Amino acid sequence: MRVDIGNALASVASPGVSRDALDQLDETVARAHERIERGRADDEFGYASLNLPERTDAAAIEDAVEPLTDAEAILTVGIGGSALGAATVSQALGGLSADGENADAAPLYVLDNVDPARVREILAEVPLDRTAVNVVSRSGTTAETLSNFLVVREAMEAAGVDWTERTVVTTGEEGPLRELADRHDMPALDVPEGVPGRFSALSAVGLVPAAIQGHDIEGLIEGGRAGADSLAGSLFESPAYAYGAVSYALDQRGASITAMMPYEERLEYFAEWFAQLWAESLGKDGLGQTPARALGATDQHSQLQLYRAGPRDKMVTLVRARERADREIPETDIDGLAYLGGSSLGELLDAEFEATEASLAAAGRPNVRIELDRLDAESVGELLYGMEAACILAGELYDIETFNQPAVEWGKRAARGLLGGGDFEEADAVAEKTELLVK
Ligand SMILES: O=P(O)(O)OC[C@H]1O[C@H](O)[C@H](O)[C@@H](O)[C@@H]1O
Repeated sequence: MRVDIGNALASVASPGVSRDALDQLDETVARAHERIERGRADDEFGYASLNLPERTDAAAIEDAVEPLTDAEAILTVGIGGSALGAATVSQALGGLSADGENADAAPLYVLDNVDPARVREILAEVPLDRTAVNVVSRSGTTAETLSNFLVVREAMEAAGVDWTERTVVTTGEEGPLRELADRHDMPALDVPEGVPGRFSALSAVGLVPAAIQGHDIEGLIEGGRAGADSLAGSLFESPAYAYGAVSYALDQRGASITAMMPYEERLEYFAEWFAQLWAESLGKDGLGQTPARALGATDQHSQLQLYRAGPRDKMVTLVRARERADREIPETDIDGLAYLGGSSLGELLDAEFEATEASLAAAGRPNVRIELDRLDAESVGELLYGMEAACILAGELYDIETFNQPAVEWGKRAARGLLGGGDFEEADAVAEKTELLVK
């Protein structure tokens, strides 16, 4: 993974970071790195996430899913960190391998929301008797996940399918899901200790669907290892830290919004995963950057106007793979279009990537380029690990608690109280809503 922060420099952009300021920040990065390394060495909550590449046992995951590898569809039932990692990994590796050959992967459906219309659609679409259900919840108590799972279970029973034969559970050591898995003797994998959901993509939480699909999960872990090896005590020597440090420095200078813009359809979920990582980890104490999601080249034709000419409160991250399977654009003699013929869709996408980058720089808008060799298991593993390390570093620089999410939990308690799941004072706040009704 390469990270180019040149277009975030004050000589190019405003807001921008001067070389001197970066040099000064680098001393803080060195101290933050020591803190992170200490946390890793002690397997401290959160910091332990960066040890996953050493801890995740690919063979154990493959063994657990072995009975389900005949699946024609996979249904992940989870939400937040218990869904987005899996969706990101499986979409990035896709049904098409990097060389364009069809890997014949079973499609992954993600049941995270509890929108009844979507649940009905998915249940009508998947062949229940040939679907692998991957239910994931660290706590084993999340209302959306457990409700969706109960609905799926009932649908399977109604279709005469033994759901215990078609389900693999990933959960914490204790809790209702663990008990259920034990009771029915279902394959069950562990959410690793000390790893919050949004940092767990490189564990069973993110890798089960990819393993069922036959993707190279050892390669993903290997990529994570490469990411770990590239952490160093200077932002100038570590792509992940360069990204985390420059994001922090730009935010301090007014870039309170960070737009993640991959130029790969297969990284669309990655932008969503990144949004959770960044928002839930860094949105504390009145601090944090607001993540925005964009997709190149599509959003050049919508959001780019704002990014280049709107308020100077954004940084844009452009992500691409340097090599990809390509497709020629047919020659044409249509007036004005002849220039397209003989080039390829990939060349067009690259030209658009570079044009967007240059157009932002020309307007003095900070942007960062992230490049992967190709969209394969190693690069994807390295990318996810790198963004997690970047986020943890940024948390150190902001001096906030990166690994909790009290604001999210407030809402969880309120919803639970409203549904009669206990006495929660947060639920009372719902009745206290201020109304100013306009009809
Ligand atoms: O894995 P679970 O316990 O079901 O939690 C799923 C999600 O729940 C909460 O909303 C947390 O804020 C997320 O970080 C977490 O990923």
